[in-house]
Amino acid sequence: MIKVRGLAKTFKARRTAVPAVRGVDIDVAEGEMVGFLGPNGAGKSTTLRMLATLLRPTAGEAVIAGCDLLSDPGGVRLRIGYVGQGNGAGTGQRVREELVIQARLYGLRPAAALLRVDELLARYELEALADRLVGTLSGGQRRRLDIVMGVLHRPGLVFLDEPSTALDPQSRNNLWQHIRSLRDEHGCTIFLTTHYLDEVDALCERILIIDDGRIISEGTPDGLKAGISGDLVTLATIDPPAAAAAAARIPDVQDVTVDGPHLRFRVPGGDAVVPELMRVLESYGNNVLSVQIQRPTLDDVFLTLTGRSLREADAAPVPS
Ligand SMILES: Nc1ncnc2c1ncn2[C@@H]1O[C@H](COP(=O)(O)OP(=O)(O)OP(=O)(O)O)[C@@H](O)[C@H]1O
Repeated sequence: MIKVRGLAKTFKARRTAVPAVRGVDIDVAEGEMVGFLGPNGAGKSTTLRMLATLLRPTAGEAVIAGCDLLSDPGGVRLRIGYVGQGNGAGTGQRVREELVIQARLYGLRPAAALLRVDELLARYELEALADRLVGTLSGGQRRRLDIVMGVLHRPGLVFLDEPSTALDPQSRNNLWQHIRSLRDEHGCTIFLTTHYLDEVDALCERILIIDDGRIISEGTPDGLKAGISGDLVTLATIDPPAAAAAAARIPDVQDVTVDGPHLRFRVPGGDAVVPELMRVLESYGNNVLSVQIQRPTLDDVFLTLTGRSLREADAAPVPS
């Protein structure tokens, strides 16, 4: 559904070149739900806008939904839906009116446009708001309306740029259900950008991680997590240095540290290792006071790949 080779974009800003995307290769099969994860300024939106024909690449080639991005952008536009970060609908219009105008722009006849709009208003829980001014909708309602705008013409591929930014937890969960149903019930291929780790964990079966304009890793969330150095185990004991010495003798244990009453280490399959370690420690009176086993997160994956946390990267100034 998406095949991209060497796609790049360099902006010119005040006579300096800003290499926002430095040559990315992307393959997405029909029906996949793929997340494009990276910190602020990594190049996610720029890539998405190129794939959605909104920005001309500086270099590279792509076939999107069967059409060549450079020679047939019109064909691409007919086959994709794009839900950007800004709100697509005009604030002064009423919800149903705005959708009907959009459906007519996609070439639907008046009766078919009304039918399609009413079907989508019902599906996205916007029926009761059909006659409200767009500007009076809440953030979550606006995002649902944006999605409806993006799928009116039944695209097979939908691009979503940071879909749940600025939504409260309940609205995010509701939005995620709607995004899942786009794929599960309507067979859409979904490609979404995000810098929220929980969003990729909740929605995506495959992730591409981008940093500084380059894709630095890709795989399933579980595969990427399994590729790093195991679970983080934190034990509180009455003699942490002695516990550290015992832990260090276990095969595959890494990164053993002592911090006050706490001993920390990483080991694959922490669930299996910890009971045995506890038996050894307690056999010589080094009682274990508490145990915590944390599975690796996608942030640990990013930290392992780049030496920084995604959260730190987001807090850092955006390169320009
Ligand atoms: N029109 C532009 N002119 C100059 N530089 C730009 C322009 N648009 C984006 N950039 C720069 O390109 C880089 C990538 O930006 P982009 O918006 O693609 O990142 P992003 O990963 O989507 O970030 P965010 O998560 O904040 O949306 C950044 O350094 C940004 O400042």
